[in-house]
Amino acid sequence: MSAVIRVEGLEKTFGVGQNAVHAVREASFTLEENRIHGLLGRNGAGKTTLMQLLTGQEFASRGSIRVFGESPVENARVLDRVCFIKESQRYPDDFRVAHVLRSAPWFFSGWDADYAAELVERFRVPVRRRMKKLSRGQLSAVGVIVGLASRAPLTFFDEPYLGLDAVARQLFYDALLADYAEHPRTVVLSTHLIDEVSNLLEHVIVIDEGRILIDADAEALRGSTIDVVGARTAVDAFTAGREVLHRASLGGLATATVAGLDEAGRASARAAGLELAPVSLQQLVIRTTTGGEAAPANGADA
Ligand SMILES: Nc1ncnc2c1ncn2[C@@H]1O[C@H](COP(=O)(O)OP(=O)(O)OP(=O)(O)O)[C@@H](O)[C@H]1O
Repeated sequence: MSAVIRVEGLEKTFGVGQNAVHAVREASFTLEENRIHGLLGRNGAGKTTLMQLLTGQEFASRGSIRVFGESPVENARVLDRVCFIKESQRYPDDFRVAHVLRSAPWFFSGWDADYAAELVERFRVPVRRRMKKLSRGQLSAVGVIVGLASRAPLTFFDEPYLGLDAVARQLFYDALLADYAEHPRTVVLSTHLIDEVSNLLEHVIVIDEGRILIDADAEALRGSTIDVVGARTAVDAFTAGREVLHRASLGGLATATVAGLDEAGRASARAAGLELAPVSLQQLVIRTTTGGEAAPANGADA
């Protein structure tokens, strides 16, 4: 596998002095080709800024970004292979859905008009309607259709489904998986609906206050992060020297979320009378971004 995105020491600061906002701090990571990557984090964590940097829409304050081996800034060789679907997409005032679909091949050489027409039917998007008259969910559906039918080698979806109902969201997940299987490409999906997309994701980046907290294979994360529950003294003894993402205690009972627990580790926890419970990706993100007693490091990769 080769890397589509390489980021080294990336920083993005808006404003100066006391008003400075450090939207991205010391970010370094690589995203491999032909995988579905989840970019997860709380409001204001830096997800949109990171995507804007990766698509050349913002300049980095420091650090380097390589997309397909080159800087994305004003670089047609890179940007011709990139599709960025964002909530704030603006269209010319008189544009109808049909205009969006008709102009898409100008931007995306891999555009599949038949597939787009099929998705329009599935999402029940009114093609003759002006973009500015669309409902919130219909507007999101147009974005999702463009993102899927563009078949861009690198596709960013920045919270693509604001306003989409549960049926339409499921349609999106199903279409993404099916089309990705037939036309492998690199997808970066930012979302708050972590439980819903958890099974789609192959790699996970969690960002909080501009810092990358987790950069790990989704399967490894799912399998190796475990809640260890039991008497506080036993939990403390078991977790000593281990990477603990979060701790909670009530009276004599404690729960610790432990990363990188292999089979031997699990066996020794059970032998110490502790109970083990799997941690969902959503719980893991909540626990790493609300601060435990121990600072999280590079997730299950650590
Ligand atoms: N142009 C800007 N000028 C000043 N601050 C900005 C600008 N753009 C973003 N920020 C700030 O940078 C931080 C990261 O914002 P960003 O939009 O990247 O977050 P996000 O993770 O996408 O959030 P959300 O999930 O709420 O969309 C926030 O504190 C935001 O207020």
